[in-house]
Amino acid sequence: MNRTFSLRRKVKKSEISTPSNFEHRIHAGFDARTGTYTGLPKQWQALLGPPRSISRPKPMVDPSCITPVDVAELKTVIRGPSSRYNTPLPFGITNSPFPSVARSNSLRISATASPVINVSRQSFRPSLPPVSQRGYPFNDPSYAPLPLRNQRPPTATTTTFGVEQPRQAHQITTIVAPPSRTMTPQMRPKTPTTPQTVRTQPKCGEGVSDEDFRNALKFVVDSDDPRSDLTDYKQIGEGSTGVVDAAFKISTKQIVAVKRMNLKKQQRRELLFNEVSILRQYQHPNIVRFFSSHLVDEELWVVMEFMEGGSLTDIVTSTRMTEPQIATISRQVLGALDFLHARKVIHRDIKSDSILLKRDGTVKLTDFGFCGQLSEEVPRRRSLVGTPYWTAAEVIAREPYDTRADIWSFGVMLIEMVEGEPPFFNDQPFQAMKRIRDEPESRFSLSRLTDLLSHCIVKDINQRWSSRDLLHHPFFVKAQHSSSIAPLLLQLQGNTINGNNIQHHHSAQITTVIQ
Ligand SMILES: Nc1ncnc2c1ncn2[C@@H]1O[C@H](COP(=O)(O)OP(=O)(O)OP(=O)(O)O)[C@@H](O)[C@H]1O
Repeated sequence: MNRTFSLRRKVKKSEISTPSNFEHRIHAGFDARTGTYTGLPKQWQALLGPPRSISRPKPMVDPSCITPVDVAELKTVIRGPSSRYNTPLPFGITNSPFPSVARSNSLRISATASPVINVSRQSFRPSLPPVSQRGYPFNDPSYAPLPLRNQRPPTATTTTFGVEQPRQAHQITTIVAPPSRTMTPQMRPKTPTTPQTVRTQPKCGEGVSDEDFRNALKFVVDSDDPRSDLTDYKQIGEGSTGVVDAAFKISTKQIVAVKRMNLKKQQRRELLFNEVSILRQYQHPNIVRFFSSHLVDEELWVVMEFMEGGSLTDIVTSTRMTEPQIATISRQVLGALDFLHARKVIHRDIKSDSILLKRDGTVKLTDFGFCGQLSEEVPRRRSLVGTPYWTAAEVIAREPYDTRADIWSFGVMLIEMVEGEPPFFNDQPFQAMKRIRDEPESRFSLSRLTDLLSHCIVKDINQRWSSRDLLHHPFFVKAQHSSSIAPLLLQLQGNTINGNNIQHHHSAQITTVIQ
């Protein structure tokens, strides 16, 4: 004891002086516009994670689905025949009872649209942007091809995403028909475009020229320049296809949302037709209202209703929702899905980000860029389209799918409303997709909403309920009037204004705009 004591006494205390000559090298701040901290050391930034707009998963489109394109004369563009399930589209019109997007993803203005005439059989492949420009997940080096079930990873014919299938297995048809008698005045191009402008044939192998593509789009957009009627732009969001601004529309004295999509920066630019056609054709109280669309320089502009309440993602990531709130919101989403599904449209990107709210609590579905149209001849689709964590197992497994794929994604969105994020969100997208495909659906079960979920997230699609059936599920007895959501939105905006939640810059910006 004495010895220990004497040893301790011998240790000399090192002296620490007070800091001197120190430099202040870091100036951290908060950028209210982007909702991010600035100037943080890398390590601190890593702890906070990337800004939400960057970190939110983006939808994907399998580029192997891009198929040879035929350009027809007289303003008709036809892309590829069809898959094993999609019998080759004759160069003519189908008997679909609904005005619709074409059998792949793009607009077919009307079932009785003018027939396709004088089709050029010259085929060529549209040029893909370099991998680095295709955006998430294509620029993610960890995003290796997902081997098909029971299939060894392919060696030779792989694409950046997935396995290159025999060309005929991924055919896509896009028809941009000239105006027909069935078109509404709004749908009709306001400036007549001469057939010659579209007749310009791109050289074989070069893909559809930018000019041809632009001319094709001209037929479905309004011809006037919206800029003379819009002012006070403020960017409120950014997605995989472009940016969204809030702007003041002078003629109607209202705030509108303007989605601006650069024609040259799209994963699959033919999907832009969806952005215009679906919103315009399918009006429903739970679908965001479309006002007009325009070609402005190299951009497609879609002017639509401004949803000042922000997205459902803002809610699920910042608060624990009650069951009545979940029921109130999801019943409205199901209303929109029921409407679309009755018209054989698959949304293919159902997730909290695609659900926007009005300040009064009304819930509306948006983001129609990835829709697929079914018809009697094409009752199911096969293209791999969706956002990884929300994508239905059969879509990932490359099996034929139909509107019930949206119901799976709807189930995942229910999980978001309970847990704040979809299952497997900590995994890389590729890994998550593998798990969705290969693991039993019981992995998705939750203590809350178990029964409702069991009818949505079920791999046997015959067991999966339709949106109409789901609307009759006893869970929806808890649903209230949409106005019951309004206080929740106010509370969230309050949080944002007080700076309590750095993620909800979107709502903060909206507040700025609407004042
Ligand atoms: N009508 C609107 N009113 C208010 N905000 C909107 C509106 N439309 C879109 N936004 C916001 O703009 C952002 C990007 O929009 P959107 O998701 O439509 O782009 P996108 O490119 O289609 O996205 P994604 O990557 O999901 O495909 C989102 O944060 C969304 O909440």
